[in-house]
Amino acid sequence: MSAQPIIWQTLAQDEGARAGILRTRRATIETPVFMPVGTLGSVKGVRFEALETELDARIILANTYHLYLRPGVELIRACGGLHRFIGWERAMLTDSGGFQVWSLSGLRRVTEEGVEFRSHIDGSQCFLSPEIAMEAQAALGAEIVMAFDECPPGKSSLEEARRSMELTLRWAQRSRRRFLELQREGADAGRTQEQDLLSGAQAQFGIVQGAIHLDLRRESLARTVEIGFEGYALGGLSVGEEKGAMYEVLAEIAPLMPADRPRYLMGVGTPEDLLEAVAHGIDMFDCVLPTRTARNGLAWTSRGRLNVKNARWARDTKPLDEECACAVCRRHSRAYLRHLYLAGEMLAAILLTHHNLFFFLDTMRRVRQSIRSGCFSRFRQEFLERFNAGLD
Ligand SMILES: CNc1nc2cc3c(=O)[nH]c(N)nc3c(CCc3ccccc3)c2[nH]1
Repeated sequence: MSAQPIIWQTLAQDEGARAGILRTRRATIETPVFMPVGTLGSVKGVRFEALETELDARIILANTYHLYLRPGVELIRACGGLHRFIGWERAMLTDSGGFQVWSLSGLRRVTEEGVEFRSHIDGSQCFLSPEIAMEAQAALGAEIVMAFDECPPGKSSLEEARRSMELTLRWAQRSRRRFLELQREGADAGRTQEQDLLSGAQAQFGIVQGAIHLDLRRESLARTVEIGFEGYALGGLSVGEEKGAMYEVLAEIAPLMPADRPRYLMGVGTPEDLLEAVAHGIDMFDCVLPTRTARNGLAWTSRGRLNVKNARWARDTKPLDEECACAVCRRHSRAYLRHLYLAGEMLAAILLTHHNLFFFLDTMRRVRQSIRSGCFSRFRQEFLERFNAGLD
């Protein structure tokens, strides 16, 4: 492979949990890692300086589907690729677009070739295939790219889930073939060492499907590993299935994923879900909860969820979270944040987003520390006791 591959190493194992390091060309990523979602090339409401300095985020996610529709991947390539276009100098991962077509655009037709759909922006006719999704991700230039898959509904029947899984495996084969071709083209293009350093994916992750059917999940994992990827993701979860069913898939499948490669659980989740998944050996997470719920007035704290709209906080001069070291908790009170939110001030969303990202990222920092010191299960128990105890 022309671009040097990501280097994954495990630092410590603590029962089912593991702490590792993922070295990409732009960042050293300590795992387990929470990856803020930057769908349109921005993590809504927070500036990259804060993400880098105070929040110390090492990798953020972007969405091929959205950027493909607007502003278009050719424009981004012409501006030097996604990192340069948005001004983010650390690592990035892009999703392949299959999921977003399913969850965002109305009219769509799935064929063997790919997915026809109408843009949710202007209704124009669009088409994505494994090959186009790989070419689009190559133009964006993220270090880690995802295979083009189909995500079936969380409650799919065995037949639906099998049909979808078989299609995803054929698309995974085509995604891998196109990815390797693009790698060779990149190498053959005689990119200078410097260009090679700044562009080209370092890793492509395969995505395991099979809905909540464990036999399908095991078969999907085996056949995805057979194709061979630099990392593996658990897809098809956090899409309406029962929580217990997701936990069952995690317990059964996560430990079977290749131990020498990163394991990414897509779209998860609440702090409880993150800790459950870490316990089964998951390394990477993405979730819109900290950013999306902030815009709706929700703060995530060591004592659970706190919605600033609640009249209970009207005169409460305590910070959102008395145990939080973030800039928002050092300066502002619950009363002030409630006032901002009710007044419709944009600063409400900005401050709540900053605090929530700090909470998710700092919790993962403490998770890593506890795994490396061999006390993850005690940390997890204490965290959940306090988190579920609720607010005084
Ligand atoms: C919220 N729950 C959720 N479940 C998901 C399942 C899948 C899945 O089965 N296949 C793919 N390709 N993506 C999924 C995603 C999107 C994750 C994402 C969002 C933003 C940027 C980069 C990545 C999911 N998200």
